Amino acid sequence: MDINVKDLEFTKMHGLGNDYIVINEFDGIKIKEEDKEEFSRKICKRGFSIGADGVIYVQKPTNDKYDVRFRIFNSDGSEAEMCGNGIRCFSKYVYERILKKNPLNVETKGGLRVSEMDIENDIVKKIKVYMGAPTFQLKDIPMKVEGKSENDEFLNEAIKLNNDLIDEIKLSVVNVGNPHAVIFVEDNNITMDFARDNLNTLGKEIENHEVFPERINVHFIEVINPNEIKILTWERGAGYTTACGTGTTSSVIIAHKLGKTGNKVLAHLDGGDLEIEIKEDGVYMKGDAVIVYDGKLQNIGW
Ligand SMILES: N[C@@H](CCC[C@H](N)C(=O)O)C(=O)O
Repeated sequence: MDINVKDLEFTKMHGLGNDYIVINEFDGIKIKEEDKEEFSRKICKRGFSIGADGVIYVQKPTNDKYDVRFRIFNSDGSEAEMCGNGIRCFSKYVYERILKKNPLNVETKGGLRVSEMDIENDIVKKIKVYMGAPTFQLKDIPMKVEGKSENDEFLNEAIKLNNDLIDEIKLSVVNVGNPHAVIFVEDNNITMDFARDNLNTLGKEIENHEVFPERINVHFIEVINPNEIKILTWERGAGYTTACGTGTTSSVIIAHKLGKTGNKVLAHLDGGDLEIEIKEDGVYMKGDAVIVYDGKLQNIGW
């Protein structure tokens, strides 16, 4: 396919090392809808092209409930509903370059998200995002388990695996716009080092497990104390990443629901820290975002 990228302007950003290519389509589409999947796959390939965990598009909202529309494509070309690190990058980009509005009502495939920014001299420092209300029912994940109904939840229960390392794994599932499986290492008699050493095998198998028809993001958690956890992530459509904002939100929601932590938790990820707070009206995530560079493409790299 011939995707015209000559002189296409982009911005490289990251949130805790979870890196994205941001394309401004607020005033007009730059990459045709039918090309977005292939464009993401190619442009995200490290070594061959810019390289990233995904592509984010800034678009006009579809209705006036929102200020701006957020789209996120993983590095394998699949479109996700939401992205926590991505929405912080997006909010900084929008405020500094397109629309001086704070808070910002963002339209995502996973519903409304509200970004409230700490701003100094017109530069966005930290971004606190209202991440919505989580859902746990199997129909919302989606997850299909024999003997369970679509309204049931799946909390710290085992699924069978098919590898040489481990026969089954206990996990919990939640949807915060996108779907997540949360695994506590202490409940599986494994260590974080074991999970890290075998992340390619375990992450890939759980992401693509038959119980998850739309695949799933996978997180291994160690609870340090009721206010702090450590997270290792394998993302749907991207593999290992240094951090996942929706995954961190999900991990704290599940840890809190299972009584392992309080409602305010500092999460340590490979790429840095995120603050999560569970309130009456939903969950909030706070962290920073970085603009690394602006560029102009000459070719897609292939
Ligand atoms: N890195 C993101 C999540 C990106 C989407 C995810 N891989 C999915 O397919 O759901 C985050 O920070 O939340």
